[in-house]
Amino acid sequence: MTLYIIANPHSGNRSAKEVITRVKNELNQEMTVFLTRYPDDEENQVNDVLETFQPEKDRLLILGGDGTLSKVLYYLPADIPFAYYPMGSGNDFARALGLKKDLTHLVESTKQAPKEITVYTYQKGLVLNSLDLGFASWVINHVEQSQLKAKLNKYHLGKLTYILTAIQCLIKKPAFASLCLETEAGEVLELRNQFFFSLANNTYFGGGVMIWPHATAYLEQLDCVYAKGETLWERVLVLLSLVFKVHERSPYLQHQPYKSVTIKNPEKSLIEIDGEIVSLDEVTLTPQKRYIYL
Ligand SMILES: Nc1ncnc2c1ncn2[C@@H]1O[C@H](COP(=O)(O)OP(=O)(O)OP(=O)(O)O)[C@@H](O)[C@H]1O
Repeated sequence: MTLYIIANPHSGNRSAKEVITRVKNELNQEMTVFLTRYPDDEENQVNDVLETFQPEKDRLLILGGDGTLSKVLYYLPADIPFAYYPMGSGNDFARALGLKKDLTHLVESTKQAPKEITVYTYQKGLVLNSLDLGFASWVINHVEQSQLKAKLNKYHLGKLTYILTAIQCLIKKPAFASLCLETEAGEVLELRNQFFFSLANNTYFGGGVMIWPHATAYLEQLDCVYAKGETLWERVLVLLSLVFKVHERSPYLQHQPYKSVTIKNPEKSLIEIDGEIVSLDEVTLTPQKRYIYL
């Protein structure tokens, strides 16, 4: 068996090369390494892997953050199983699935049958964890545009930018989301002026903030969680419900499970998917089965 590794050397604290050296030295594993060289290089690396990869005997390991995993899976044929070693700054996908950061276990797991999970595809990529509108997308968009993150990153305080921006979002009149949600059954739900809106395929977003306790990629289900938050006090209570994990008891959070949905975004609210802003007027989320070694 040859272990094919696709790694993003820039993910998280940039230690992918050290992990690769450990696989080579500690596990004495025959391997071929493909490093992404710049943003959106995942397609090229997957194509290079596919030139020689033999699914019956070879195995694929992906090293990187949620962003790398999502992009690699988007280009990888869905029937090829993969192993994953989380190296990002948030690692929400690994946290939700309870993935161990144990290389010996990881390589051993590729000898067993993989487990089935569900991810969601849309027009431009994959949803691993969540699609968000309102509060979360506002925060991500402001952090992306601010100079503060780069400055704080120098002191390893990059995460503080998100907290400061979230407080700013709470106090300022935040950009509320209005959207139309069409379900697999043809049902239409019109939501106006929502402070918080999330479609969760997994439990967490934003580096460990719980969206919905039972949301999991082990089920073919999207958990739709939304809240109006009309007053500052209500918005504070919505966020405290998430932080203190009292989602199911909170009178402010609405919840509805769906199998597949289309989001129509008439007022062009910002859409954020797994931490990245996407500009689309309409997003159709379709379940797709994938196979992961655990
Ligand atoms: N060599 C590279 N240099 C810069 N960016 C890269 C490189 N290779 C891939 N990328 C881009 O990095 C992004 C993914 O980063 P990734 O999610 O792995 O790490 P992270 O942002 O540190 O983690 P997290 O998503 O958990 O915060 C993708 O947009 C990908 O295209």
